[in-house]
Amino acid sequence: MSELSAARYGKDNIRLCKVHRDEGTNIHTVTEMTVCVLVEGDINSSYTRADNSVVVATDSMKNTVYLLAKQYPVTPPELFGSILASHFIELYPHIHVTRVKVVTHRWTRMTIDGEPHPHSFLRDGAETRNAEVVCKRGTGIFVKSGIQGLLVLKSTGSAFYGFIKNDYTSLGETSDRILSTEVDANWEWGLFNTLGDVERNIPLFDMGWESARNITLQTFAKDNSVSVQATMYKMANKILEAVPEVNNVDYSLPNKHYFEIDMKWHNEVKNTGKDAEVYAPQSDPNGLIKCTVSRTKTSKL
Ligand SMILES: O=c1[nH]c(=O)c2[nH]c(=O)[nH]c2[nH]1
Repeated sequence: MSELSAARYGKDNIRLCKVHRDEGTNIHTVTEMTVCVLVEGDINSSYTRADNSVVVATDSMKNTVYLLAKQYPVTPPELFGSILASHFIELYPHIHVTRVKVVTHRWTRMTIDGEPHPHSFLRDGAETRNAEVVCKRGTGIFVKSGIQGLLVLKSTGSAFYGFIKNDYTSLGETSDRILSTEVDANWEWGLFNTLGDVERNIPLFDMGWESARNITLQTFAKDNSVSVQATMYKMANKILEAVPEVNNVDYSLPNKHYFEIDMKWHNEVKNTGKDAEVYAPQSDPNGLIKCTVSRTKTSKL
């Protein structure tokens, strides 16, 4: 015997670009994104009884994303994700949950002859600003925001010592190393009851993103890091402090190792410790350090 214990489907990798043209100034703004929409609900018969009468075609989902992008603002991504997620719940009574992920790609305005250019942009890095929205009928809208692909490196101000040493240990202690990672950070907001609630809080989302990004960069640069673990914990706590509406922060940080190269075999060339200048960047394996830091609920009793 078997049963269908979970089912969701939708369209992934829906790419779109929206150009906003300010009529007064003729300044353009470009937003490019990749969207995933997944729905859940009374759809089991499409799997178990080949019943397509309950199926919203994924092609129609793609059309919906394009049309709603035309009709509504696409920024901040948390808002557009909420508009999309609510739409499917409202239009289709048998759909009870929608999961939308919006990944916004960077198009940063060019500076030309010292001036911001009205309609030319550059891709300054693979970093994305993301929003994951889950809309549940009768429950509300759950929003998680994030940054992915933000590649950073510091050439000092990072140490790693005091770790467990035994028969399996070959790593030496260091008081000064290169630290590099690709930031994957996410922060969860409290539940929004309705789309109207999300709309009333629009400024929060840009503020949250700016705080999270600034705190990540500032802490990375300024912290005298004793480990990735300790530094990321500081980052997460600072975001919780700065943005009271955020309940949880998680980080996933690869430790992108840069190995010193011993050159003493060649005429006693010194290239380790305080003499290190030429390093070998490692593509794999890499450390992978994760954490979630949650706001503890203070008892009202
Ligand atoms: O910051 C670090 N944390 C670790 O857990 C670890 N493990 C390791 O080999 N190097 C590092 N660096």
